[in-house]
Amino acid sequence: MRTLRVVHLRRCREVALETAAPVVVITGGNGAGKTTLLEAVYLLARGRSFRGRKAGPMTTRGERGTLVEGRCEADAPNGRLLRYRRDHHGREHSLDGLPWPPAGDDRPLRIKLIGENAQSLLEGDPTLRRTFLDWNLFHVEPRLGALRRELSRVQQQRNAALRRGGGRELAVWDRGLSELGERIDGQRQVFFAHWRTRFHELAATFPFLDGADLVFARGWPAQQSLAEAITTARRAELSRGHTLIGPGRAEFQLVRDGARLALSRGQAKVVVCLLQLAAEQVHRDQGLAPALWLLDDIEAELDTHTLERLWGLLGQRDGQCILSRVATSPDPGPCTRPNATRVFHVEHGAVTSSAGH
Ligand SMILES: Nc1ncnc2c1ncn2[C@@H]1O[C@H](COP(=O)(O)OP(=O)(O)OP(=O)(O)O)[C@@H](O)[C@H]1O
Repeated sequence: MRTLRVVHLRRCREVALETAAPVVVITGGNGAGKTTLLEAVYLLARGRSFRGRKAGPMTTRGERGTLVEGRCEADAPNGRLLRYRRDHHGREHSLDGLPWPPAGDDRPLRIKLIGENAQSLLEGDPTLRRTFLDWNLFHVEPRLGALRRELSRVQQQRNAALRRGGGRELAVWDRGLSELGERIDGQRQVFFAHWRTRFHELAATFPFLDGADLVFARGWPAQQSLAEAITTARRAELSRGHTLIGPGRAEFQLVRDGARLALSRGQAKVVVCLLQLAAEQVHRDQGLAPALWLLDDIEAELDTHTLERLWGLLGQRDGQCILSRVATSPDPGPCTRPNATRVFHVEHGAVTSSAGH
């Protein structure tokens, strides 16, 4: 991100930042507006916030709308202009004046967020892990999107047929599920093998991950084809009235000696960073540009050595990192890169100082 302008987003009434540096650190006390600035970048990249409903309305209380603009790094000489606007008329999200997301692979801004609840990826519902896997796969295999939409349609029809008790109609949807499932699984397996290799290379830096393995569960038994698994599951699916197996059940887990690894919050945060880094390396191996990383209070929950090791990996990447840091002075802390760091200090939603380091 080269520049960022934020108007009426939460506490930030009007903020303009020159952010063209490999590492950008946003410092400030609690509630100063640090996460809000990361949220602004996220809005530009994804067109939605990463904060749930509990964060309340995003537009500054008493104002009519929110505007975020940013020029991002790209091959074009002046970068490219991203814009997000939201008011009572609706939402507008554009790239160089054209609707976002752009068609095809023309995505100049891909981001990776490590937020306050990164651990939930490992501990939460399998859907989170499946979505994470597919989102990362999608960047190198855009056809996955159409397959997933088709899968969702087939599963809906199949569930309806199961509730009606089966019959000839069910056989049609069984075939559909089996064909689609094998295709989606094939794409996932290729991505996963590559991703797992990268993950293990990175995990070697952290002794707590000795002997840990990243495993993929495809959603039906490894030794069966999906068609066979569908036959085996027939009775259970008819009695439950919905699909119990298939690519819609896939996920991944981190295990040791066959059991899911129990991790502390700090360890889980490290693992999530490594999973994201490994995914980015797969993308880089396939010729994609580096992502922009948003690290919200990365120091929280990590001891000095662990943070040093992690930053040793994150800080070496080619792409940009924007970090937030709880500090009452513009002290950039340990996550910097010499002569390549900009620090912005925020108080009450406004930038009070900026400096290069
Ligand atoms: N719609 C809104 N209008 C005005 N202020 C808002 C709105 N939504 C949230 N806020 C305020 O914005 C602040 C939240 O800012 P933010 O989460 O960016 O802080 P932070 O600097 O990341 O803090 P912490 O270090 O505690 O996480 C809070 O003080 C909150 O009350």
